[in-house]
Amino acid sequence: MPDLIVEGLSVEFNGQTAVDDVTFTVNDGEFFTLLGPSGCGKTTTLSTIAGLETPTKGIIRVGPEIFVDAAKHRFLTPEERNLGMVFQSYALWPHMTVEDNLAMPLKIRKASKAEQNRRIGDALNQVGLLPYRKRYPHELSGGQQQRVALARALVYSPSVLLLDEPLSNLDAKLRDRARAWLKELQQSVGITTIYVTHDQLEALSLSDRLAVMGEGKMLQVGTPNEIYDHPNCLAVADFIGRCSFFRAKVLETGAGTLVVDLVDGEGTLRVTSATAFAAGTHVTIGVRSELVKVSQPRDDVPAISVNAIPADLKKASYVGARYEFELMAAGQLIFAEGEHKLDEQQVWLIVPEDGLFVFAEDIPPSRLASDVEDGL
Ligand SMILES: Nc1ncnc2c1ncn2[C@@H]1O[C@H](COP(=O)(O)OP(=O)(O)OP(=O)(O)O)[C@@H](O)[C@H]1O
Repeated sequence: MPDLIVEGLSVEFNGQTAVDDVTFTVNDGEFFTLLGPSGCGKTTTLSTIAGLETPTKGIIRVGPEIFVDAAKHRFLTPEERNLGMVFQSYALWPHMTVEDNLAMPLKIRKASKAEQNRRIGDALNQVGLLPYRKRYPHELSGGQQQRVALARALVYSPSVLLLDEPLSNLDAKLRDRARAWLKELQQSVGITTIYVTHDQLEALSLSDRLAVMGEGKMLQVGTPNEIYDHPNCLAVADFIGRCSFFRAKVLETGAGTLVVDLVDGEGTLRVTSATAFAAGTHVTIGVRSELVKVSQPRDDVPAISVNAIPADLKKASYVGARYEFELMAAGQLIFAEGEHKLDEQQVWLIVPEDGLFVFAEDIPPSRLASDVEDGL
């Protein structure tokens, strides 16, 4: 199948922009995820690809076949697009058996009885539910119902599979298994898939590539590694993983290294940076929680040394095999992890030189510690 291309897509509801000039390409056979916080426009983008919403601007095409071209008022109906869809609620027909649920889209497409039987058998085989074809949805577990919904989306061999949070109704354990199973199924069928989720773990573990959206805009597109290790802006670093931020001012700039002074507290950091910033520039330093080491008590490190920041422990949570800590340092709420409980309130945070993020943007007001601390 050719690539699916979305160019300059904008969607409005009652004059309010829900999707703002979004462009991306999904390659043949790829598992591509739209990820972002609630309300950022993921479902609207997916529904517009499906033909359930009409964009105000932009083009969606699969190779030369134009699904929609807003400027030319060209619009294929959902049926004409031959896409498979599974939404959050599986929406199986409760009064129909599994095989009758699967037969519906085939009847709509006027497949012969023999063709229906063959395709239903193949699709149920793919999802491992062949022996369940005569059951009704209420005679199946949540996970099995979700598989039937997928089989129903695959039964007419769509060119692209669109999945909107299909695992969100499953409990945590089942969800883990369903995730592994879904990835295997997608790979064995080799179908181009666009997946919508706000669950970063799901996005990182399932996707070949993902797009992070924020406030209707596309913030970054890349492989899970690229997005996690090289976020292109503070919002992406903040949304993926547990990241903390410090406001800082550049003191010295050298070949690939910056020395910065923390603006809202004590501390000097030496930071590897591919981008050179002039001395005096205000920057934001981002650090992933797994890179922050907590040393206790504070006199473990004799005096303020480079990359050591004095911090106060606010909260420790045991999450099985490790602790997650929330601390206040340099006026910010900082996340850290460790294998051992902390006995001291006053500790040092030690951050590495490599692996920190340097952003030219300032920390958004919603993330400033004064607001966050109120909620502690
Ligand atoms: N039919 C509609 N009418 C009016 N506004 C809508 C409609 N559908 C979505 N919106 C608005 O468009 C914006 C984007 O919504 P959308 O459902 O695409 O977000 P999302 O990223 O999928 O969120 P979630 O993860 O909560 O499902 C939101 O502000 C939402 O309130």
